[in-house]
Amino acid sequence: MHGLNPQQQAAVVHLGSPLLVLAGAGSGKTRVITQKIAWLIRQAGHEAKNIAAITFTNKAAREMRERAGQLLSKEEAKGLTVATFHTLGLNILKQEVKKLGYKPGFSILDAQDSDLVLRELALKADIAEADDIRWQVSRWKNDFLSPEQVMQQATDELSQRAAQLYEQYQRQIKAYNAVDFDDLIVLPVQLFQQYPEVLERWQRRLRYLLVDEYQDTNACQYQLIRQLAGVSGALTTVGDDDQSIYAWRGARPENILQLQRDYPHLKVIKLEQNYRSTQRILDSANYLIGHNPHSFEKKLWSTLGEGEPILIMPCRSVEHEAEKVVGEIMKRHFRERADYKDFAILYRGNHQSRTFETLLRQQNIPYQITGGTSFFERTEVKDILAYLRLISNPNDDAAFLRVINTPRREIGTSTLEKLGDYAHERNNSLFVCAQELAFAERVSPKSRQRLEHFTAWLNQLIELNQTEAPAKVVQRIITDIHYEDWLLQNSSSPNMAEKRMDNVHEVVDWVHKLYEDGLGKESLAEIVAHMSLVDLLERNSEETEQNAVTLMTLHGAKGLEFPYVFLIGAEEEILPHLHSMDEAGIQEERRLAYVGITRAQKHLTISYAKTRSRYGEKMACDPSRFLAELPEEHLEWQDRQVSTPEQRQETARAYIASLKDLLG
Ligand SMILES: Nc1ncnc2c1ncn2[C@@H]1O[C@H](COP(=O)(O)OP(=O)(O)OP(=O)(O)O)[C@@H](O)[C@H]1O
Ligand SMILES: [Mg+2]
Repeated sequence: MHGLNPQQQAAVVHLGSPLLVLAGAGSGKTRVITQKIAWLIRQAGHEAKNIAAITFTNKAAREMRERAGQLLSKEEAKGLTVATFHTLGLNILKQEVKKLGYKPGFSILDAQDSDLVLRELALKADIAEADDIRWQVSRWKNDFLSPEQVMQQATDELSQRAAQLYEQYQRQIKAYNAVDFDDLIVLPVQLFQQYPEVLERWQRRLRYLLVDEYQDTNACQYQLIRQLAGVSGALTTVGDDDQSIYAWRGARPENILQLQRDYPHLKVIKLEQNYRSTQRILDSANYLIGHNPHSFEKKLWSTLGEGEPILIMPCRSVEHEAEKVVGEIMKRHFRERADYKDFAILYRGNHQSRTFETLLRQQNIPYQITGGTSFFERTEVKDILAYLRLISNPNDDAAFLRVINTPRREIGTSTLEKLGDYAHERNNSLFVCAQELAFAERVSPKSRQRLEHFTAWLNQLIELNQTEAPAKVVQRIITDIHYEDWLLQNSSSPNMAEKRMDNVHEVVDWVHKLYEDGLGKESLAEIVAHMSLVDLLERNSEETEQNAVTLMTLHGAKGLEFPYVFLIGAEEEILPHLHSMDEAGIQEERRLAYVGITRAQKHLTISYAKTRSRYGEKMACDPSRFLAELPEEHLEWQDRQVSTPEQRQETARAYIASLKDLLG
């Protein structure tokens, strides 16, 4: 229990009614969760296998597992569940899959795959707005609305058609024996509604539930929590309504109030000491968030001292911004002997990282990018994974469509359209239908031959998969399809092709490693499910920590902390984002800025560019309105006045000279 203040201790030992710890950033909420896990096992007589702690990202889950691991012996921690909502959902689904009418080895569709399926359906229904509809479908699922409910509510024609599409989409992917990302939570909730005995079994298994970042749960996740916690409510949730930043994905901060309604005997504990940041950083964050309306007042104080003022850096352009930020990092690295891992560069959107990456690379500063479009978004990785998915689940139509002409097999679109129609009529998968005689009669002999060739080869691989280790199967695929040649023909340079082949090798290595780790002893399907899931939840978080500067989005930074934080791109239309300019949007963007600021422990720099290229044109930008919402007395503005070109040149010269000085 040491290392906890009295309120934290009270939160750890509270049992008997559900608990909500509501407190601002850096007040030790996550620490309460990890300590409570240990306390439940050591003092309250719970077994690790009956405890589940739930968070939102793999990175957070891993960190929590580590922190709990430090407090417990291996033996004590055995069987403990520390997972994301999606992993928990996946585990439930895997065990109960038959009850839901799926076959074992179901596929998980990622956003692109879902897109593909929806687009096909939209095309057939002559609906142009497929893009918006995918978002809409996802929102409905997160709000736990079934197609039927949506249909009833639909008033205008467009929403009726969207609702129809939702219904067809759901039927279609089920026919493919696939689930999408949202289903990982929707389906367990449905299952528990339908089968109280199954729910009881899970309630007996997970007897105590702890939820971090509670403010970001959506309606469906809340249902799942309620179901598992049951009437007794053996539940600890911790959260901060000021850090709710996922409204756009259906998060409902009002779940905080809902908890109070659903559990009238809910105990609420507030934490008031901040252990993370200096007073100036804390005051600035509080001052900013004070511009939002508040349901819960929270006052935070810190004993870490006043600290340095917040540095505001106006920059001429994004390139200039990158130069200045990287210069600052070097300065602190050399002067204050700060490790590279002590620095984080945070931004609103993934695209903002590129200029900074380029410069960091030029300066030989190690960095790591977390989240965003990484490894798994790369075509070559998706191609290989699609083959693996198809082999482990031949009914996975999205995978079938992805690989059928990669590499070219001259199976034309008209053949594929016919196949699609036929499969639709039969309500069966493309792979199965492609092998049916009745279908073969509908296409030309040439197409028939090519299709036969393809399916026969796939069948061989499916057979091979029964006897050989997964990595062997992958290797065989790569050789059989001459993938290296294909990459050479389809890359901008041989160098590029080589890099892409490296990625392919990495997939092979990874499959091998997962198999060795015991995950795939049963089947390739499990490995593939694991890979797709990690893919969806940022694969980078699985990589080992390096001593490197972290580049990540503000969304990805939630829950983390760094001694030195650079919040870049503090401009109107970036932060707040162009698409969030209404009142609710601005409030969410303000919370996002609050999350960014409160990641900083020792020092915070906020920068913005005065010009920026957009759609190929240079445009002037205004500093973010949030800058004006920070307390002036804690800010230190760099070159605030507009300077003449000569002055700027002089500043640049002096700056470069001082850098050279520093580097000897
Ligand atoms: N009682 C304590 N004594 C000393 N350090 C503490 C104490 N409680 C928390 N800390 C430290 O303060 C920092 C912030 O804690 P933690 O990450 O748990 O806060 P949080 O409330 O979860 O923040 P966020 O809202 O950003 O998720 C961590 O470095 C943690 O180890
Ligand atoms: Mg936390």
